[in-house]
Amino acid sequence: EKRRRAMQLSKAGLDVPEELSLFKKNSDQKGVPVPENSEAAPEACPVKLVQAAKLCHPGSERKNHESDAVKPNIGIGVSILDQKTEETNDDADILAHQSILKQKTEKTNDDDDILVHPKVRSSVPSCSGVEIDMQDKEPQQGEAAVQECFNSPIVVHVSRPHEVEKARRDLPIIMMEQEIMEAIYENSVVILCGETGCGKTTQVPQFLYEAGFGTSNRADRKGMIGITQPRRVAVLATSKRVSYELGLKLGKEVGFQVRHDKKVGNNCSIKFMTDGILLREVQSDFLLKHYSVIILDEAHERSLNTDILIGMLSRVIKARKFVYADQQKQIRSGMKIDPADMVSQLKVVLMSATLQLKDFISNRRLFDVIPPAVEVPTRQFPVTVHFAKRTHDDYLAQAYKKVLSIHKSLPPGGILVFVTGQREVDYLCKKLQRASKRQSGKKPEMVGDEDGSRPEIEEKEIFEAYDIDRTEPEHQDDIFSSYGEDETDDEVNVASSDAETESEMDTDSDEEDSVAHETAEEDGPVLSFLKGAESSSVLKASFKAISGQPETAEEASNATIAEKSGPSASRARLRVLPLYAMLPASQQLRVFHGIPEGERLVVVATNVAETSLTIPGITYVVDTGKEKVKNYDHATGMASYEVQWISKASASQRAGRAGRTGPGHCYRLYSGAAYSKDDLFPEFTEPEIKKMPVEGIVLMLKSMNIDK
Ligand SMILES: Nc1ncnc2c1ncn2[C@@H]1O[C@H](COP(=O)(O)OP(=O)(O)OP(=O)(O)O)[C@@H](O)[C@H]1O
Repeated sequence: EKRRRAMQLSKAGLDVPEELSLFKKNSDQKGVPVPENSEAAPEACPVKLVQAAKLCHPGSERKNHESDAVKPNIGIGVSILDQKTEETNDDADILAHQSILKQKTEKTNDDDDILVHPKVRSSVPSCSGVEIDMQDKEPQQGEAAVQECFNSPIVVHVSRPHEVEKARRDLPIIMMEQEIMEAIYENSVVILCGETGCGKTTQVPQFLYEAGFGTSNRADRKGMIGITQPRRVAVLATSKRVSYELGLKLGKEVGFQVRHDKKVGNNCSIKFMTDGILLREVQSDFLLKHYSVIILDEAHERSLNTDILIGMLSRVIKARKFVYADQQKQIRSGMKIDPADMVSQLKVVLMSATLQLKDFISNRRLFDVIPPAVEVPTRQFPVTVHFAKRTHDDYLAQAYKKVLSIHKSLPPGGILVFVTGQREVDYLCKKLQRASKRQSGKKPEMVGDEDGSRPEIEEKEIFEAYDIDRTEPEHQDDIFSSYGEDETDDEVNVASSDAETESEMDTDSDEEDSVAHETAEEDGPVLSFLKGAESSSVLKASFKAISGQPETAEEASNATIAEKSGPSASRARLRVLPLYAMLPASQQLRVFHGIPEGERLVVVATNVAETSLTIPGITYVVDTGKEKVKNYDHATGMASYEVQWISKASASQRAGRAGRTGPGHCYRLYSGAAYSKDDLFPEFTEPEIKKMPVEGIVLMLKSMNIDK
C-alpha cells in the first residue's frame, strides 16, 4: 500500500513524503540512494536497469549483445558493480545495479543445498553447466567460488517495445515482482492469487525469464519455464503476447504447444501449453527434466487435468529434490556428471484470480510444507458490474437485446458475449450480423426489417439455435470412451467436464447440444424452455419483445453511462466474430486482429474466452450467467451435458474481460438477488475430480504407472 501510494504520488508529479519514500539512504554509498524495493528501479530507469547489469542471454539474441555478455557467472555481481561505478556517475545506473544486486543476491534455501564441502577438491558444474576445475584452488576459494556462482545475480537482457515498457509499469503485479520472486526462490511451491488483469499470466513468466530461469546459463535455473493453460486459445494468445512483450520470436525463445500444433525452438526458454500436453510429458519423463519452473495458470478452474497435474507435480518436486541431492553427493565425492544429466530443483507456481486456498494449503499429503500465498489485490482498470432487474430463462434473446441496446446507446468499445455452446454462438452471430446490416442501412435506432416491420423470428431459427431435433436419437456419452481415443496424440485427454474447456481433445462436441437437449427432458427447470413448440413460442415471444418493447430502465442506465463516456457508435457496423473451442485456431485468433475504424467488435464466445484472454478493445461484457458442463451419473457411469448457472468465480472472470485495456462494464443478464443465492451461483465450480467416477481416474493413473 505504501509503495502504491508513493507510486501514485510520484506519477502525479507530487513530492513523495519521507515515510512513503521508496528510497533509503545507504551509509556505504555517500549520497547515492538505494532502492528499498526493486520495483523502484524500473520506475527510475527501466531499460538501463537490465542493460547495465551485463547480459547472459540464451539463444540468438545473445549474439546481438556479445560484447556485453559475461560468460562465467562467478562473481559477476561484484565485478559489474565495481566496473560500472567507475565508468559512470549516473546515479540512476548505480541505483539500478544495486537494486538488481540486492534482489538477486538474496540468499535462498536452494542455495544452501549446493554448498560444496571445503575439503573436497574436485570438479563441479558451473552455473553455465561447464565444469569448473577446482583442483588448483584452495578449498575455501572453491567453496566461495561455488557459493558465489549460485548466489550471483543473473539478469537476462530484454528489449521490450516502448509501449509495452510503458504499459507494464501500470500493471499492479509489477510492484510485487520482488515479493513474488523471493517467494519462488525460497519455496518449491508458491500460490499466486491476483485479480483478473493484474498481470499474472503475461508478467510472471517474464520475471522468471529475467531472473535467468529458462536459460542454460545457470545449472540451478536450467530448463524451460512451462506455463499451462486449460484452453488452446489461451495458449496461443498468451504465448504471442509474451513473445511480443519480451521482443522475442514466437516459436523460438517463446514457444507453444497444443494438440496438433507445436512451435518450440531449440533454445526455447518459455513454453506455453495446455495442461493436457504437460500431463502427456510427465508420463514420458517423470522428472520433467526440461523444466526449471512449471506455472499452472487458472488453477481455480479445478479441471481434472489441472488437479491431476498438481498431484503429480507435488511428487515430481520430491523426486527432483532427491535426484538433485544425490547428484550433489556424487559431485562432492569427486564424481563427474554430464551437464546434460544435471537436474535443478523444480519450482511450481499455482496461479489464479480466485483460488480456494484452503484446498491447497490444508492438504498436507499434497505439500509437506504449506506453500506461501502471494496476493496481488488490485486490477489495472475498474469494471462496473450491472445486474438485470429480473432473471429471464431466455438468456439468448436477452443477450441479443442487450448487445443491440449497448450498440444503440453506448460509446464505442467492443462487446464480448458469453453463451454456452457452439450452436448458440453461431446462431447469435447470425442474428447480430443481420441486425447490423439492417441497422447500418437505416436509422440507427431501427432494429426492424427494411420495411420498418419487426424482424420475424422464425421457429426454425430457434430450433436451430438449440439444436432441437426431435428425430435425433437419445445420445449419451460414455466417460471412458475418450480415454483411449487417439492414442497417437501428444496430449492427454482426461475426459474433461466441459467440452468448451477441453474440446480440442474431445471428438464429441457436435453431440453436446443434442445431449443437452435430451438430458433436459429429465432435468426440468434448467432447460425446460427448450422443450419443443412450447419453448419456441416462449423464445419467439421474447425475440419479438426485443424489437418491440421500450427499454425503459435499461435505457435510462445506458444514458447515464453514455453521458459520462461520450456519444454512442450506433451508426457503426457490427463486426461479429465467434469464439468457441472447436473453431480452427486461425479463426479463433481473428478476435485479436483488430477491426477497421468505424466498426464495433462483437465477440460471441463460450467460456473459452472466460480466462486469460485479453481481447483488445473489449469494453462491454454481456454475461448470460450460463455454461454447459458435463455431469456424470454415478449409478450408470454415463455423462451428459447440461446448461447450468456459472460459479461466482467464473462470473468474476467474465467481468474481468471488460477491464483489460481500459475501464469497462459488465452486464449480467441475471438479477443480483439470484446471484447472491449460493445454491444457484456457488462460490467455486465443483472440482471435476469430485464429480467423476473414480474408476476412470484410477485407470488413467495406472496407465501412467502410478500405483498409489
Ligand atoms: N494482447 C494484449 N493486448 C493488449 N494488452 C494486453 C494483451 N494481453 C495482455 N495485455 C495487458 O496486460 C494485462 C495483464 O494481462 P494478464 O493476462 O497477464 O492478466 P492476468 O492477471 O493473468 O489476468 P487473468 O486472471 O484474467 O488471466 C491486461 O489487463 C492488458 O492490459
